[in-house]
Amino acid sequence: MALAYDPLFISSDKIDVVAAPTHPILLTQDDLKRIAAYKAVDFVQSGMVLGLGTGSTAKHAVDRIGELLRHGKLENIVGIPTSKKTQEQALSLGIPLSDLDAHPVIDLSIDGADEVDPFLNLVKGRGGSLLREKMIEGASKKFVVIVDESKMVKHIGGSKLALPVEIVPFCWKFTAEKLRALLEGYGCEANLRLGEKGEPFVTDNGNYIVDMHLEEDMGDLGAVSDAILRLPGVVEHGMFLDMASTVIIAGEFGVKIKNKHTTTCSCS
Ligand SMILES: O=C[C@H](O)[C@H](O)[C@H](O)COP(=O)(O)O
Repeated sequence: MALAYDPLFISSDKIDVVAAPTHPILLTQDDLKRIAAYKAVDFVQSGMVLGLGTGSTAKHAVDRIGELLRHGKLENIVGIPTSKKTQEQALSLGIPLSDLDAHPVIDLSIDGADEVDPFLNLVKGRGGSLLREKMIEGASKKFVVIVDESKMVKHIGGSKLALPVEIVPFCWKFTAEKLRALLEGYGCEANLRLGEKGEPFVTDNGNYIVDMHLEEDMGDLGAVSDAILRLPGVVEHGMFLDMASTVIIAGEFGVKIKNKHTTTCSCS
């Protein structure tokens, strides 16, 4: 739970920004996600091609974009959904949709994350959508990440939750073992993600996910990323390195906006 606050924001590319709590109203984690999402939608302008993220936080952003379109406050938006689920949501809201083939350059993507480190590196994919997200967000001029404060970590893997890796189903045990052995030095366990009935979880792309649980800081993330991607059978991993332009963090302190290449924090 957190306190509510006035949504006053000072925009700056140079410094991080905080809106301080003013009203003693308790907010849930979902309220915080919605606040971060609505703030991100402030970056949206009519005529933009938008990457539409996936997950419980991004859902609020997609809802908000639909609402602004319905009220005529946004026009000529084209959405590029990062999952089948987001595609369904956007269609239900009447958001016009397209894809990367037709729009290889995206103006702005908005999406949640599972972890954010101090350098704005991310873990994504605990909802299973990491491949399409990385393709779409990697093609974006601006990528705004929206999180509640629980997602902030000192280092990637620091939440002790999973670092997801999407792999082909063919001989998945072989690939999972290669992954585990590769990251063994960081106290790694590699588990096939299962669905509700105990069957392998299948991504929108027909692949499986191996969830890597790490005990220790991996240090050189670029080197680890390259090593994972070199393994035959691996399709993509959930580390989004140096991709986020801006991270909007909603928490008990209010809303903080961290921009790429700035590491200082001015809190009030
Ligand atoms: O595959 C899922 C996505 O990467 C989500 O953006 C991420 O898992 C965060 O989801 P949520 O906003 O539900 O915590």
